[in-house]
Amino acid sequence: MNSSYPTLNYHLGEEIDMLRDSVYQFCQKELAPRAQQIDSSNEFPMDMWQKFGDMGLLGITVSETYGGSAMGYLAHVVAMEEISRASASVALSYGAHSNLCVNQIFKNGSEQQKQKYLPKLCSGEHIGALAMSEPNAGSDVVSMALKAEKKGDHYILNGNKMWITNGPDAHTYVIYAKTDNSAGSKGITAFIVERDSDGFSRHQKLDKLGMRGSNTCELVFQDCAVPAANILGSVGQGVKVLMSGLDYERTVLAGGPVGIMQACLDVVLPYLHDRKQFGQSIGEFQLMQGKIADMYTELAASRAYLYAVARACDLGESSRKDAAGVILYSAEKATQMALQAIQALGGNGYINEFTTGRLLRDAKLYEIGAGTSEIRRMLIGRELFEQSR
Ligand SMILES: CC(C)(COP(=O)(O)OP(=O)(O)OC[C@H]1O[C@@H](n2cnc3c(N)ncnc32)[C@H](O)[C@@H]1OP(=O)(O)O)[C@@H](O)C(=O)NCCC(=O)NCCSC(=O)C1=CCCCC1
Repeated sequence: MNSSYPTLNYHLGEEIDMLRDSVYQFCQKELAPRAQQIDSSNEFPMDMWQKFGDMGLLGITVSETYGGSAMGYLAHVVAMEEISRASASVALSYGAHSNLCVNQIFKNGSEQQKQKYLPKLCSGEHIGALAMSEPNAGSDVVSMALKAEKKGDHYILNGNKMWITNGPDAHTYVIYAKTDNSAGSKGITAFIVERDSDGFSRHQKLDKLGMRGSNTCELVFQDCAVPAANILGSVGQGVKVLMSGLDYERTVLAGGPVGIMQACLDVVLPYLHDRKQFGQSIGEFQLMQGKIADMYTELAASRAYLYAVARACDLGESSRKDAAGVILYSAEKATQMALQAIQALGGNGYINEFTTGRLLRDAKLYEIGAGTSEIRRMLIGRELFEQSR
C-alpha cells in the first residue's frame, strides 16, 4: 500500500499490486510535488496525458485490440486512488477521460467507432469528455433539452451542456441529446462529437472552488451537424447508455475520495510526530490519536467497499445501489477527513502552504458530481426498498 505504517492486505493480486506501485512511484515523484502549483494556477498539466497513456492508464478497461490495457475496473479504481492521492484534480480529469468517455465508447460503440476513436484516446494523443448535465438539467438529467433533429444522414444539435469536465481540452465528446422531446427517457440518444465540428464551441473555463487543476466549461451547440454514424448505441436508447454508465462512473470516481483520504493521513501522520507542544509530539495526545484512529478506520472501510464494488463490476455484477453507496460513503468521509486534517494541523492547516485546504476543497466536489449525496441516498433507498418487496 506504500505507507509509513503497516496496513491491511486487500489481496488484489500481483498484477494490480504492481500497477499500484508503479502509479504510486510515478505520481509521488512527478505529480505530488506539482499539486499545489496545479491548484493555484487553475490549469491541468497537459504533459500528464501522454505520460498516463504510456503507462497504459488511459484505456485501462479497454481491450488491447483498441490500444487499451484490459486490466479491468479493480485496476481502474486503484489507479484513480493513487493519482488522486497525489492530485485529486488531475485524477478527476483522468477519470472523466478514461471512464466517462473511453469506457462508454468501448462498452457501447460500434466496431467502426471503437477502431476510429479508441486508439488515440488510449495513447494520450486525444483527450475525452462526456456531457450530460445542462444548466436546467442536473439531478433531473432525463429532462435535458439539448435537441438533436434528424436531417438526411446527420443530426442537427442545438442547446448547451454545463459543468463539463475536460470540456475545454477534449477532442472527443460523448454527448446525450433529445431526439424525441415527447418520449421522455426514451427520447434520449447518445452521440460521439468531435471538437472541430461546425457549430460546436467551448465557452470560457469555469472558476471552481476546488478541483482547480481539472478544466471545466460549458459547451454550446448551434446548428451543429453530427453524422448519424456517430450515434452511440441506438436512437432513443441513450438513457440506458447514460444510466448504466453512471453505475461504472460512480464506482471508478469513488477512487478519488479514497485517494484524498489517504492523502489526509499522509500529511497528518508525519505532522503529529514533528509538531511539538507542551514539550512533546502532539501525536502523544490521546485526542490526536483518536483523530487518526477515525481517519484510518474510515479509509480502510471505504477502501474495502470500493474494491468489493469494483470486483463486482469486473464480474459483470455491477449494482446500482452499491455504485451509489460507495461514492456516497467515501465522498462524505473524505470531506470530514479533510476537515479533521485541517484541525490536526491547527494554524498550519489553515494556510495554503500546506495541502489540507486543497484536500478539503477537492473532496467537496465528490458530494456533488456524479450525482449528489441526496440523489445517491434516493437511489440506494429506492432500490433496497424495491428489492426487498
Ligand atoms: C436517478 C435519477 C434521478 C433518475 O431517476 P428517474 O426516476 O427519473 O429515472 P429512472 O426511472 O430510474 O430511469 C430512467 C430510465 O433509465 C433506465 N435505467 C435506470 N437505471 C438504469 C441502469 N442502471 N442501467 C440501464 N438502464 C437504466 C430505466 O429503466 C428507465 O428506463 P425506462 O424509462 O423505464 O425505459 C437520475 O436522473 C440520476 O441519476 N440523476 C443524477 C444525474 C447525475 O448523476 N449527474 C451527474 C453528472 S456530473 C458527472 O457525472 C461528473 C461530475 C464531475 C466529475 C465528472 C463526472
